[in-house]
Amino acid sequence: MSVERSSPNFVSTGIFALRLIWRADPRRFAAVLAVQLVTAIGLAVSLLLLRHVLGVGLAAGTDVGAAGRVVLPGLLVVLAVQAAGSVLRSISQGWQRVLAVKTDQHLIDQVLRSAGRADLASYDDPGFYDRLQRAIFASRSEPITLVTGLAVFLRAGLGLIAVAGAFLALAWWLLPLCLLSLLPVLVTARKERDARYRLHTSLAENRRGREYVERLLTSRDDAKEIKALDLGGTLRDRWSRAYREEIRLTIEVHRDHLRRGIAARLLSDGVTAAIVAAGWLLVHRGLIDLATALAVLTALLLLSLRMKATAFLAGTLGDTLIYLADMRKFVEVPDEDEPAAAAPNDDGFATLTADRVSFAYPGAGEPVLRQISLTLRRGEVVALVGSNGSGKTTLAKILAGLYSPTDGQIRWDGVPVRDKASLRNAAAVVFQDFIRFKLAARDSITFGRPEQPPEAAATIHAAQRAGIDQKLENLPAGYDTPLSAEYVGGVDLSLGQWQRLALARAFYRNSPYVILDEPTASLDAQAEADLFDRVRDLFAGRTVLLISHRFSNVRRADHIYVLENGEILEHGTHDSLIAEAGRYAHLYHLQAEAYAG
Ligand SMILES: Nc1ncnc2c1ncn2[C@@H]1O[C@H](COP(=O)(O)OP(=O)(O)OP(=O)(O)O)[C@@H](O)[C@H]1O
Repeated sequence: MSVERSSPNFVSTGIFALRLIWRADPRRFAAVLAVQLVTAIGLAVSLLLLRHVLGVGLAAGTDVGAAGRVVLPGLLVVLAVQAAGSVLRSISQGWQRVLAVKTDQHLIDQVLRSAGRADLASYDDPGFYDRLQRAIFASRSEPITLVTGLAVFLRAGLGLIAVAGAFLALAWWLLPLCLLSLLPVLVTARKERDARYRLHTSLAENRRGREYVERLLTSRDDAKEIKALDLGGTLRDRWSRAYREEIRLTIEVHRDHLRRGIAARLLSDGVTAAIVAAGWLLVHRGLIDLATALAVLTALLLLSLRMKATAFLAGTLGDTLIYLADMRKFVEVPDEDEPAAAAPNDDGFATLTADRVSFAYPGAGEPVLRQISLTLRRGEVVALVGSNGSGKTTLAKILAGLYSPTDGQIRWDGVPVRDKASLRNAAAVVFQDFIRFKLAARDSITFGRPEQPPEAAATIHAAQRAGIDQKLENLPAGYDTPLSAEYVGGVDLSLGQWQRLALARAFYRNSPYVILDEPTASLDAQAEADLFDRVRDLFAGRTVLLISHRFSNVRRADHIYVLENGEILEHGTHDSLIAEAGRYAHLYHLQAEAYAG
């Protein structure tokens, strides 16, 4: 878990935020900015006009006619400017709402893109999940505050400049004095923000854990086991404990800040009071006259009130920016894949080789694969066998371009594969824990080739080869039926039917290289036998890497590699391995005897 010590750079995050809003909707953003500017100019004009009108009014004394000629039109102009300002602000509020929704969409889109671009290895890193969780938090909760906060802050800031401009001619030295009175408040606000940010970052893992329990308690997929085990109460207790911890730490931070905040405010008001007292002393000693002193003090009060309001808004905006900085850290990570260096021909590769490949999961000390060398040839079925945890799936993921080896090389046709993306493009993988899309049945198949428009004939053909076509045709809406009872008209499939659908996706992908990780674990005996009888026909001309614990299927492979503790223990054909009477022969006989017995 990473805990950031202090809040991020506000200038660069601010520029990042402005760019985000701009990209979301440049025209509306420009319009909202223009309204803030125009209303601030309106305020400055009103103040100057008011000062002029009052001056003329006071100078005219009892000459009501002379005063009326200037005062009345002047006041009417001030009122008209104010009314125009209100209308503009109302229009701007509507624009701000749309802008906030568009910024929201743009932000979430950035986070989703980055999550999609991230290397699979990132998903093994707890720090990645913390960053992702904080980025999602920022993108879900901050855009509205950002847009409205920015508009209000701009108006307040420009308004402050307008007021300062109107009064500074009277006493320029008011500005540093106001800033001095504001200093304690600004310093404590910064400290509080840092503390809150530290809390926010330190709580990321706790929140992820809590959200995971929430999902367990509410997801349909987990409901059966949670209910069967009567785990609801236990999980809710865990969830409450995690929440209580978050509340305890939040109270701690805010209690700390409360003391500091009150002290800072008292100090700030004390400085203002000292300025007032100094003014009074100057009047008392006859150094300035009372009228000037009163005018200066009124200006001081107005200015410091506006400054405090602007500082408060800046604080709110600052809070938003620290969360956006999290999101920025997440989305500005460069693409992790190296650029394409070599790609197989259209009809794939002749050989794919792992050359002394080792691999350790991020954060894990011990490598799970050590010095693995193997070769897959076009048209061959190559099998990987080995006990649980020996590294078969990990090796398959490396050969599928999902992980980079920590040591050694993958080569096709002798050329080192530097970009995992081209390896991924060439492979179709059926994982043992395949995904079950709660979408239309058709999507489950056509997602095999997402870069091309779906083809109905190829979809049916793939379903036929996987032996799921009849089932899909008979669904209420055929291939368009949603595959989940959570949707109206939706239907659930059996595990074996889901596995056939995963196979159909691999057939549809039509890639030169296929990885089947326990592809028949959920198939019935007949379907399993059919698949292995036909595997060479079904994947004719392609390279198949098969992982299986069923030796009756494995024995038909052209070459078999036996993995043990991340190393290749032995390899050869079924006959040569049986003749070797090693580990493979032992496991094969064990299974064969169990059946025979
Ligand atoms: N994401 C991960 N992060 C850290 N370690 C992992 C990860 N995935 C797997 N491992 C570890 O790597 C080792 C090899 O796992 P792998 O899934 O490759 O084994 P396998 O041979 O496919 O096992 P099985 O036959 O049970 O499917 C195991 O010890 C496992 O604990």
